[in-house]
Amino acid sequence: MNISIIGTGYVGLVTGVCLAYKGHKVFCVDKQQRIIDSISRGVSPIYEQQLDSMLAHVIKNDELKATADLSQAVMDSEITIIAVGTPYIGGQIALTYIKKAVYEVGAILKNKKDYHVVCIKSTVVPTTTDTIVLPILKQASGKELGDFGLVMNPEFLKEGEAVQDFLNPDRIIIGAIDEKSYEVFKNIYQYHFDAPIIKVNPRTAEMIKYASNSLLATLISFSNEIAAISEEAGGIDALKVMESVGLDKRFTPKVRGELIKPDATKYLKPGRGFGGSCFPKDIKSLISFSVKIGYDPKILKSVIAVNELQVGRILCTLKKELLRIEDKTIAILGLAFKANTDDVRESQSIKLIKELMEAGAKLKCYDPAAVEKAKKELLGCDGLEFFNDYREALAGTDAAILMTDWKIITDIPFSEYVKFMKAPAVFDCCRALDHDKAKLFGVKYIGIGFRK
Ligand SMILES: NC(=O)c1ccc[n+]([C@@H]2O[C@H](COP(=O)([O-])OP(=O)(O)OC[C@H]3O[C@@H](n4cnc5c(N)ncnc54)[C@H](O)[C@@H]3O)[C@@H](O)[C@H]2O)c1
Ligand SMILES: O=c1ccn([C@@H]2O[C@H](COP(=O)(O)OP(=O)(O)O[C@H]3O[C@H](CO)[C@@H](O)[C@H](O)[C@H]3O)[C@@H](O)[C@H]2O)c(=O)[nH]1
Repeated sequence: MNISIIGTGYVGLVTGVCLAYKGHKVFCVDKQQRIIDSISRGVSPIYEQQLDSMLAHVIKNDELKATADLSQAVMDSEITIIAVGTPYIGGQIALTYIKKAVYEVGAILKNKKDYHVVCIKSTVVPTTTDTIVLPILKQASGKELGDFGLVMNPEFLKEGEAVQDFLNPDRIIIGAIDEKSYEVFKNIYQYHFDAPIIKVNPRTAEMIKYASNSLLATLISFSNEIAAISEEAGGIDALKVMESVGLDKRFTPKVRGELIKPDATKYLKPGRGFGGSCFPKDIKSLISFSVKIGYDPKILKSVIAVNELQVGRILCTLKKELLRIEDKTIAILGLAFKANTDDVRESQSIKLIKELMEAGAKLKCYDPAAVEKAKKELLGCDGLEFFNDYREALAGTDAAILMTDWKIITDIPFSEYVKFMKAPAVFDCCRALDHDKAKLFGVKYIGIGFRK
């Protein structure tokens, strides 16, 4: 099939490249010329594992084309997938980009004779597709449902693992407004993807996306609350607590006695709290939507409240352990909001850096991929140094804070902390290190949810 995609960011580009890889002809449209130029050269504008080589392949074979010409892309395709941003602004989800993109597509459909399916892939609050998108499409095209189709098809990929997540989905949700567009979408997925296809209405599809992100964020805040109680009590290792909770077969199913996921702490691990471009804004958007329609979502509000305490709690522990923080030089290991990405949007590490700067500490920051984006985010902050080698960041410091669990960071041998730091003390905010081993090397270990 010929597919056009509007918005070629994390979701749009990964969707486009993967669908092109599966044999579709894809037109990627973005309003940013630098993105179009980069894709046209076969170079991914975002840092994502496997994406560069796959993009180069589909560009070389003419299976994917990047363009600013929306009109041509819609005319030459049978389906348009909208994957523009839906930020949280002024206390609610901002649908500005969605509305604009939908209007533009509708206006083009006015002059198109053939049936065309429009798909909302962006995360939008329930009722958006049927009460906002559909009327705009009708008005802009002068047509009725049936002349065009409409589908809400949420995306569940994780940054850093986006390609694998897209190619191996856990489920495919098709929230079609009409039967014909459901069939079109089912055909895109059923032959190429080995996952259950769930047929629902658009509002249910929209809610499935929010419920999924909300549950994952709830597990994280729940684990961090257990960690906070454990720290206050002392003598409890909250990581062991949550690992043991996670081993319950109701969370971690076993096949023939083997754990499917040996890591029983996915989303149950105490840590620095969640960040990124999705959890914070999606949970807040659902809260505001819920309040607007008359329900006060107490659990979701607490999920955000607990998360917002995390950076303050880390700072508080640091102050207790290091005493005069303003005299200290601290290495920050990891700037991205999670491993395997250069994305620093809503990164807990960036938030902690701002607090530490405020407290007067001198900081030496390291990340294997996110230094450039972090520099932009922290523009104007004095007393900050950035390094592309963790050894240089560790050199001469009084403490190291592990904020992002990149493998290159969690693999740093304790001997290197001893060798490079002035006083080897590690604050493990990802609970990725072995505290017994740290002791053997003479490294002082402080961890979230771990106080002797
Ligand atoms: N990032 C993720 O991991 C992820 C995963 C699942 C769902 N989502 C959802 O998908 C949506 C997109 O997220 P993202 O992270 O890919 O956003 P992004 O900011 O990386 O990309 C959005 C792109 O849309 C372009 N754009 C905006 N309006 C346009 C228009 N009218 N015409 C052409 N291009 C336009 C922007 O230039 C930008 O490149 C959001 O709703 C998000 O919540 C994101
Ligand atoms: O055990 C965990 C797992 C994650 N996190 C944090 O939670 C945030 C989100 O992490 P993750 O879910 O791995 O990455 P995202 O790319 O933000 O993906 C989430 O948000 C996407 C956008 O909606 C969804 O598509 C994905 O399914 C959903 O996992 C990050 O700050 C992580 O550090 C933890 O603190 N503990």
